[in-house]
Amino acid sequence: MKIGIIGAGKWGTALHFALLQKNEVYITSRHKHNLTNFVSLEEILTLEYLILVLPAQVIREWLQAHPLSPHHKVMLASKGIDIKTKKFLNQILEEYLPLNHLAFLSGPSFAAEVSKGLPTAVVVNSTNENLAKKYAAAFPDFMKAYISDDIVGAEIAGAYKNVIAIAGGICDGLQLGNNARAALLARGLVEMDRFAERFGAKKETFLGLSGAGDLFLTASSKLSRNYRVGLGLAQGKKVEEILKELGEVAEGVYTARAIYEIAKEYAIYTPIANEVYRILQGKDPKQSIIDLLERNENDSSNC
Ligand SMILES: NC(=O)C1=CN([C@@H]2O[C@H](COP(=O)(O)OP(=O)(O)OC[C@H]3O[C@@H](n4cnc5c(N)ncnc54)[C@H](OP(=O)(O)O)[C@@H]3O)[C@@H](O)[C@H]2O)C=CC1
Ligand SMILES: O=C(CO)COP(=O)(O)O
Repeated sequence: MKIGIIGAGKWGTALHFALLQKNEVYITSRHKHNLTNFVSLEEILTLEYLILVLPAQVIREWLQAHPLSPHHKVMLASKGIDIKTKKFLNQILEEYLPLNHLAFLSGPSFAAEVSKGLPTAVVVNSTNENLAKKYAAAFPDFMKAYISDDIVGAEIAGAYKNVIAIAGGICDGLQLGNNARAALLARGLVEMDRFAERFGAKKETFLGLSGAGDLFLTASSKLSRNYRVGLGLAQGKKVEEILKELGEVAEGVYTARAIYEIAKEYAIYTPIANEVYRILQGKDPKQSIIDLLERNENDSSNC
């Protein structure tokens, strides 16, 4: 299969390495990168099967500036929510391409480990089963690719887990212990699922790779940029300083705000995401822990 990757950041480069095992893969980016088959955007756009791997906040403007043609099929590999429009990334892509030309990648997949050929399992989500199978078949043997049609579930899970990962980093940075982290992740998963249910997601997506799988990975490892943002916040650093030190995208910083605003609009109970948002706005993390430990009548469900 011939594939064109747009975005040579950490994840785009890792996917390029992985997919090259079985396919003819081309890659492009804003800046020139020293990679096999690095070509111009014009050349990439002559291909039918594309993978878009840009930070979530630039997807909308990129699509506006670079119109795709009706023959393109796109698999989105980014994880986030557009904060300006408060739209999930699938909703944004659906404005530019027919739904049956779209697929969405989810699941536990640190770029650093994929780049070393270490095993993992991912999910290709699409309402077009043939398209999902086509992209899934392109993955190398060390990446087991499942397929699903729960696009909205995968998109929300991939975005939300980054916010809980920031909370995980705060929890460990404050040395609150293993019990606290397990409680946080379990309640985080219930919260993600409750939020997503409102938008028609399937529960099983949250029990599988896209939900629990990616959440447990990201919210407990220093390989995660979002977790490292949490560690920095626990040390009392300002978010601007942490992001500057990081030098890569930490989607949870923007997604926390999007979830806070969407949850308010739809009256969804999202206590952990709300506290992450408030900490990013300058609230003392220790006060957030005290507030989260207070009993609330909404907490009695799915405990
Ligand atoms: N890293 C990982 O382990 C994983 C990441 N993801 C998701 O993939 C997405 C990308 O992450 P990742 O690759 O790690 O991020 P990086 O920060 O490593 O790279 C993002 C790349 O996007 C390009 N870019 C940035 N701004 C613009 C813009 N305005 N227009 C065009 N291109 C731009 C840059 O390319 P250039 O250098 O050429 O300018 C940059 O290198 C995120 O949503 C992330 O959550 C998903 C799974 C795993
Ligand atoms: O989504 C990821 C792994 O599946 C990467 O997480 P971070 O962006 O927090 O590094």
